[in-house]
Amino acid sequence: MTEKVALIGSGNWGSAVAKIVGRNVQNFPHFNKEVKMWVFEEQVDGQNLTDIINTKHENVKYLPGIKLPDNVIACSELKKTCDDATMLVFVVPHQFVAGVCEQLKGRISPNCKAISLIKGMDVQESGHGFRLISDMIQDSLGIRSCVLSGANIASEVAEERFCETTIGYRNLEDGELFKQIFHTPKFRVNIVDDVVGVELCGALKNIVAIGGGLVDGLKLGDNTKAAIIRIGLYEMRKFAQMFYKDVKDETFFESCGVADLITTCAGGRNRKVAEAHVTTGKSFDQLEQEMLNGQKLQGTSTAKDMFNILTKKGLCHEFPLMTVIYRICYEDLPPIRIVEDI
Ligand SMILES: NC(=O)C1=CN([C@@H]2O[C@H](COP(=O)(O)OP(=O)(O)OC[C@H]3O[C@@H](n4cnc5c(N)ncnc54)[C@H](O)[C@@H]3O)[C@@H](O)[C@H]2O)C=CC1
Ligand SMILES: O=C(CO)COP(=O)(O)O
Repeated sequence: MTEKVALIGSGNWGSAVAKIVGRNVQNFPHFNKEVKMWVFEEQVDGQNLTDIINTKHENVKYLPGIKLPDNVIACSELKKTCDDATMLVFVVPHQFVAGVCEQLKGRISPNCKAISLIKGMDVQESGHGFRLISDMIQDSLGIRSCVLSGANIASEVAEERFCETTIGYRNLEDGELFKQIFHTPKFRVNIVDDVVGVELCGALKNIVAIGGGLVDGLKLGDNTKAAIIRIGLYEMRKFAQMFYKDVKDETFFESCGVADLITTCAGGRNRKVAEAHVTTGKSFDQLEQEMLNGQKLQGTSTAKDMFNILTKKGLCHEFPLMTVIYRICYEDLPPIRIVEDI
């Protein structure tokens, strides 16, 4: 059977993976050579971003300076992007997944498989629990979903500097198939049987990254940063295993675990904006607008999601780091409380 890949999303990470996937499908006979990529249409210098991508083969707004393979075709219509696909790669900021799934409901062939590269979670304000993004995709589209997460700052991956990543699978065949479209000598994929652990690592590390940035802004030094990373890792594992007993300890030693925490606390957008929050006193929303040129911050909204869950379950005292980061982001607590409250 010929597999056809569609990419849902074309931001900073979406464009970096488009380069890898566009190349890799050309290396196997069982993949269709065309990869459609859904673009949330916008105007850049008076032109449609899709037209720019399809003529220059570059996402000039979200990943400038990186050439995309010619077989990656930008498309502004979501349904058209996915209608003949058998493998869907979800890579939009987490706040937009619900809308995307709603549009695709009932329009995906039942033999389709998905993978989520999204770092975040889904919390219904009125509910008492939360859902994994991959479960949300599975529930709304009726298809299986793997996840991919790792120490993968998009610009470094796009420049083909060596790194690793982790695919979590529910079905080994799916894991191996998705590995074929992502693995390269410079982007080493490891597949593990712990989809929940991989996904929660990716979501929760963004909160810790905010903590790393606050510590940088306060100029507290490397020992303090390391302490935040260690406590963050501990709270991530505790949370994941409290809600999902089968999450494995080993997953936290994969790229999606400790390695992603380190990279994101050193070089990610969440870190950068949190540092600026301390040095400028501006709000996270304002800094996201000013500093990220349309890219989206995931750590603040995930801190809020997690705080909602912890509050409803009466668990804030068991997760002091995650709780104080939320309060600094949303309740104007002085940033120094990050080391006073933990
Ligand atoms: N950028 C990175 O280094 C990495 C990001 N990730 C994760 O990948 C996911 C996607 O992130 P990025 O590709 O970096 O996105 P991004 O942060 O560059 O977000 C901008 C994208 O969101 C789109 N967008 C804006 N409004 C929208 C709407 N209403 N509906 C749908 N799309 C809309 C924009 O068109 C653009 O494509 C996130 O969960 C992120 O945490 C994972 C690994 C690395
Ligand atoms: O997930 C990432 C690297 O693995 C990117 O983190 P930021 O969203 O903080 O840039």
